[in-house]
Amino acid sequence: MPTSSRGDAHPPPLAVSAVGLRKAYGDHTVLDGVDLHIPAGSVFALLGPNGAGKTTLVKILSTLITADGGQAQVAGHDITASPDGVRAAIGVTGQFSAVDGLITGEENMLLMADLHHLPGREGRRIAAELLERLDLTDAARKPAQSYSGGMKRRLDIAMTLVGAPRIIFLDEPTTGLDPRSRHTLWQIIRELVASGTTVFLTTQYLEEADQLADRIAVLNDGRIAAEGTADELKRLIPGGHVRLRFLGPAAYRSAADALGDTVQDGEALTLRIPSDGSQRELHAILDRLGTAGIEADELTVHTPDLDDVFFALTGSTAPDRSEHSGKPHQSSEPHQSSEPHQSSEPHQPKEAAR
Ligand SMILES: Nc1ncnc2c1ncn2[C@@H]1O[C@H](COP(=O)(O)OP(=O)(O)OP(=O)(O)O)[C@@H](O)[C@H]1O
Repeated sequence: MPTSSRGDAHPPPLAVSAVGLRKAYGDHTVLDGVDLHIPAGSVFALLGPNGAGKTTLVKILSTLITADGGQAQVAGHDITASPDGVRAAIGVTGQFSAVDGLITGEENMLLMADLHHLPGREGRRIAAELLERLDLTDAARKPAQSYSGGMKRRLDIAMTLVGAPRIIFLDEPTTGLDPRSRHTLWQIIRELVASGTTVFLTTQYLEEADQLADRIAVLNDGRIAAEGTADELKRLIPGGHVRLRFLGPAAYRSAADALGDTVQDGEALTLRIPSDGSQRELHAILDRLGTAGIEADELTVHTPDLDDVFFALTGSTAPDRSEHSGKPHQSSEPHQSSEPHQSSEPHQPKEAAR
């Protein structure tokens, strides 16, 4: 479900546009020609395996580091020619929080107001408003080090909002948070976008991108492997699969022989058969099992989702979502053969997420 809803005849201006961004560390090319076009007032989610270069891209766009090549404009300012213009228009919360744990949440906010040269009274008003908006009023006078992970993340965002940024970069904002805190942050992000802010989000959680983002890009091998709405990306992946689980190894092996082209997991005694999940295909599978005199203990139909897109585009292997729903991607099964990525080089399975 995208966060912003727009039916305007005129496309909104671009909050971020980038062409051919490149960055290497020594002989390690991290970004190899990245193009981006992010409309103002939308949520853009950048997905990619560990080490794909998501944080590097955020750092370049927020002018914390420079690109080796390419061009980008953020809030209408060129990142090379006008980094101060970019910085004045954006807020960034990274994986490493700006929160000072030794002082209170309120003091952190007032410090931020000082940094933005807000007059004392104005600074106190804005700090109080944002603490209220992010549900931190009760904890405002407590040292930030006593906050939970979710509260610290909310304080970090509140501090970022002191400067009223038009564009906010959230680098893995919900990593390590429990589901309740994650949902609270999603709600905050939706409210931000409803008030006109553009959100550029990196995430390890595909469900997060699915829930929040108007557009999603998958970064892999230094390039944007695919970009579009969640539905557009899901349409890139052909079909889904049927998963069959068997009670014993004998039935499992006979079924593997009878069905032919399957992805096998001998430990879990499961077989995955590429399928569109239609009644006709289910009948065909069951007929073949029936003919061989085998009964499956469990049959589940799986239609493509954002996880499949991610695994297909990044060459990672797919997890068994019956047990890992909504978790960061982790490998557990061999991957199906259909891969729409354009690179001619074989993709190695990437390291599992944290
Ligand atoms: N300052 C640096 N010096 C050398 N290599 C770096 C530096 N910063 C990042 N890298 C390398 O660049 C690559 C991309 O790192 P980056 O942090 O941008 O990836 P990421 O997609 O954000 O990963 P994660 O999901 O794990 O946060 C990694 O291989 C990383 O080791």
